[in-house]
Amino acid sequence: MRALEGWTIVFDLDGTLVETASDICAVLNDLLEEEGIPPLPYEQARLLVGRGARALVQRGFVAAGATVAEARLDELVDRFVDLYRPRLAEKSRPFPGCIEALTALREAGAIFCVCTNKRTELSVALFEALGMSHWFAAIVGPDAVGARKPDPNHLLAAIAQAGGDPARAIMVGDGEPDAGAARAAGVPLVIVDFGYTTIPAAELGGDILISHFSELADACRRLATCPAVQASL
Ligand SMILES: O=C(O)COP(=O)(O)O
Ligand SMILES: [Mg+2]
Repeated sequence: MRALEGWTIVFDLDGTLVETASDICAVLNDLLEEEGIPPLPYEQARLLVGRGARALVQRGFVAAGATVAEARLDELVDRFVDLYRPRLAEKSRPFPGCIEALTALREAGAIFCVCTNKRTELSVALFEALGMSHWFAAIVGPDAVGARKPDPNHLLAAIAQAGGDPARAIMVGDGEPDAGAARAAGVPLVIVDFGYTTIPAAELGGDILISHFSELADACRRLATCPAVQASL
């Protein structure tokens, strides 16, 4: 039997599979400009990605020294999404080694799904534009399931939609929401250190920390065969 037969690898999107921050931050800065607010430096803005558009807009305005009246937040989020939709794949690309890692993991028998705090519609459109849709058995944003990472129900719903088994699943993510969801769902966790997080990646509590996709297949094989995981099967 292949090493990862029956296993589901659940990927976060922004900052894990795809380097999306350049497009997201450019759109955030365009929105700030429309509101007469000076732009945020890229290195600061990229750390705000990972909790969805609403949190991004809210945190973006605060980081830029502006306040958003609660009454205008919905309108600003809608405007952000309208600006982002046509540009979501302008500069965004899979991280180095991503496709090679997916190929190796699939050869080892794994199936894949995406559990992202990005809206489902935008996530599907992004993977379509990048020619990556065919890799995933399910692409699940919070709007599709009524739960948002770190809520474990978001992760569990993504695994279910892919036809997977939570006892044979591994989460791969870059941020606190991913770590929280994996921990609460009892799913082993690989953290990538090249994504978007205010807490250092090494402190997110992953079982394995990787710095490049070339390390992922081996990390998943180790987690799938580690005694703690086997004992719970
Ligand atoms: O903040 C977002 O848009 C989503 O981020 P995620 O793919 O890292 O969950
Ligand atoms: Mg992320």
